[in-house]
Amino acid sequence: MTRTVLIAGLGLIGGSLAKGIALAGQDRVIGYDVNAETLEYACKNDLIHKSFSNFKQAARQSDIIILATPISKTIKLMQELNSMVFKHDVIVSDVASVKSSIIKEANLLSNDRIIFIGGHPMAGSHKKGVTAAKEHLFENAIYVLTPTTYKSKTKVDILKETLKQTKSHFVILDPTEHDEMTGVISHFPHLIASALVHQAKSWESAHPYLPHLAAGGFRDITRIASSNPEMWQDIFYHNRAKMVHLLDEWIAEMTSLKELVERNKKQHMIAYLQQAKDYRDGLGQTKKGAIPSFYDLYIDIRDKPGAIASVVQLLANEQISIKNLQILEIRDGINGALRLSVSTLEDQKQSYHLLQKDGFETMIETS
Ligand SMILES: NC(=O)c1ccc[n+]([C@@H]2O[C@H](COP(=O)([O-])OP(=O)(O)OC[C@H]3O[C@@H](n4cnc5c(N)ncnc54)[C@H](O)[C@@H]3O)[C@@H](O)[C@H]2O)c1
Ligand SMILES: O=C(O)C(=O)C[C@]1(C(=O)O)C=C[C@@H](O)C=C1
Repeated sequence: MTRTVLIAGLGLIGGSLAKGIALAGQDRVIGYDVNAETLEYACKNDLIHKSFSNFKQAARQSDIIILATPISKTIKLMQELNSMVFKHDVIVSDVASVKSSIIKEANLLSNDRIIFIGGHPMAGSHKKGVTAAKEHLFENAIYVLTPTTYKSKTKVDILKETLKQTKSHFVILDPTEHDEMTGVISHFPHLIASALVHQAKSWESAHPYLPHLAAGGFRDITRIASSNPEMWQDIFYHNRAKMVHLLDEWIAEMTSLKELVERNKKQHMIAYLQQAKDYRDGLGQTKKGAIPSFYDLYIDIRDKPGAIASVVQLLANEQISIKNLQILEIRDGINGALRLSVSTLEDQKQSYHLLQKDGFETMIETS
């Protein structure tokens, strides 16, 4: 059945949802944004079938409304919807990274026509805005839904029918449980990444050469410090109780680590690092949590034109789909490593043999 889906807020997340759903072709996608350039871009690039600069006018035409704005703005849009008169029931969802404050607001909605189902696609990036939107952003990602009332629980399948066009996988969670888990696995790491960058920056006056030594490790762990500051401030604010608790835990953890280092407790330290390695290595293997299960290959490549293209082409010839590709370190004339992720163990093995046969030094990570 074709439904009209309104995406309000056509940035990284809203734009990616719109693009994924519009390209799949089952539904009619309309878009609303406060930014006129964003609306124009979304129309020109076929993210939406029609644009609206008036929220209520767009909402009146919709069967499903997805609010993909910053959290505080999402709450305001929910209040606007509450004051509207709808001729039929409308499913309203959101994409906010924190669920409790959204569901608290949903529980205050008095409009009988609105069926609110909280949503949060567990994929994103440090980029923002409609130009960063990608139709495959949610492919294989976990999409959390938080229906909390009897009525919303009965309508989840309708929402899923539309959202499954993004190729994500659904999980139903309680909002508080969601906020605790995302606090640990998503929000808190952002805070630490920014703190690490601040620490490095503060050492730069003593060692002006320091940034040149920022190689793979520092770049890997701090990528997310390049994210959208306004969005993250909003997330920390809405999940502040959990963040404060996690900060207390972290301070205690750092204090005990300090003791391990100061007293050179060698076996304790090895055990601490081993346990962390085992848990981290296991995340990808067991499809646990929000980290999708990918199978990685590391390929040594020369810094010369076409080196990466020939690796990609080799796999494309055998119809092996690359899920992720990252250049780990390339400096002038020096070997660099390419990290490729494929989605099955079979693809990993086949890629390994193809690349080795073609003369590429390749390594598979085993835990
Ligand atoms: N970025 C991520 O990695 C990520 C991942 C999952 C969920 N989220 C959640 O998605 C939401 C949007 O994040 P994003 O990364 O897409 O941000 P973004 O900055 O890329 O996009 C936000 C969009 O909302 C528009 N907007 C702002 N106020 C508006 C209003 N009042 N009415 C209509 N449009 C408005 C902006 O013009 C912009 O196009 C946030 O609630 C965030 O918590 C983000
Ligand atoms: O990949 C990133 O850059 C992200 O930060 C994405 C990420 C995450 O922490 O994993 C960030 C916020 C979300 O609400 C969901 C996903």
